[in-house]
Amino acid sequence: MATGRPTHATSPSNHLIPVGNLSPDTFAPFGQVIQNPATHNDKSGLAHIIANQGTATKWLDVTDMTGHYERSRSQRQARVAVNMFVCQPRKLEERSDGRVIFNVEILERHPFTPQTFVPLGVSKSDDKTCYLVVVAPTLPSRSWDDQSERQPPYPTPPSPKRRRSLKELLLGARPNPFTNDYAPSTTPPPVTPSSTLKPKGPGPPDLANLKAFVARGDQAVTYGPGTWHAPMVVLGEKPIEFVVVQHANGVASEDCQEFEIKSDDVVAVDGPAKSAHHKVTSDKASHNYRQWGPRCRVDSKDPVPQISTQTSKLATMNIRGQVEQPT
Ligand SMILES: NC(=O)N[C@@H](O)C(=O)O
Repeated sequence: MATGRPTHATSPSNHLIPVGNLSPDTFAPFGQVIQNPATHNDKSGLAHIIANQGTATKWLDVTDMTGHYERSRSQRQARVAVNMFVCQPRKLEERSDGRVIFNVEILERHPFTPQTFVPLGVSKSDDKTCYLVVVAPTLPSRSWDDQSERQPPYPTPPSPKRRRSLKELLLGARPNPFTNDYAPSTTPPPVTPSSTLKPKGPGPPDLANLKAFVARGDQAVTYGPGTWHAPMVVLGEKPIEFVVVQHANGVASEDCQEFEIKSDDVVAVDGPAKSAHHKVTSDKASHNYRQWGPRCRVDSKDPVPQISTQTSKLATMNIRGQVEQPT
């Protein structure tokens, strides 16, 4: 459902941006990567404890799912929504120069909520099935070309914190109302109660600084609240099932906003040229190439895969909600 007339943002001129492997560090400006720190040489410093009678390692607070709907215009309360997306492999376009590209036609964002995609049943060793995470920084709000257009709803600054009364503080110390006991959970309370992923600003996506990351099946990804991202792009031959966790309040324009790239613009994720890739890869890799040039890991021996963003005209923003209003 369209909730506003198209708004315009200036597009970049032609340029190329490398595609990288998804890692907590490289993805930090856009959100978080969830992966087993023990098997990913992960230096994120996550705390862990031993749980389940000594049979489990429990990594704590692996992602920040704080919602920000209290700052929405409607003030309608959000709930946690857990959906499943079964994503088919995307069609790639083979260009006359031998490059295989993925056309990014649309970006979207969820202004008040993080959104986590957890792939099911794809093993770390499956290098033929992976997904591409495409994200863009947010430009300052003044970058909308026409300020007279109604801008999309966006988080307002939080109201100043009220001091809690002594009674409220004491009530907070009561036993758990569900179990009525004082037994500590195995999960200590978070050290910082405030969220680590802050909502991005209200501006349009910065198409000149799009980033793309190849993610493996043993990695889940959390887009930070308000982060511009392409709808999920599965690469390979098989679909991937994702469990997707977010908040939603049923107000279409507050749950999801889209930025359409007009059809006469090209914003593409670009694999390496076929000939270059064949020079350096084994049979196994060239088989994978038929599905996607960069394979599921980009290593230093690979020709650098690129995102090519070429735009001839202004891109158009359509604010479109995707979540139906509750009846
Ligand atoms: N990311 C993605 O594939 N889709 C969504 O964000 C969605 O909510 O539709």
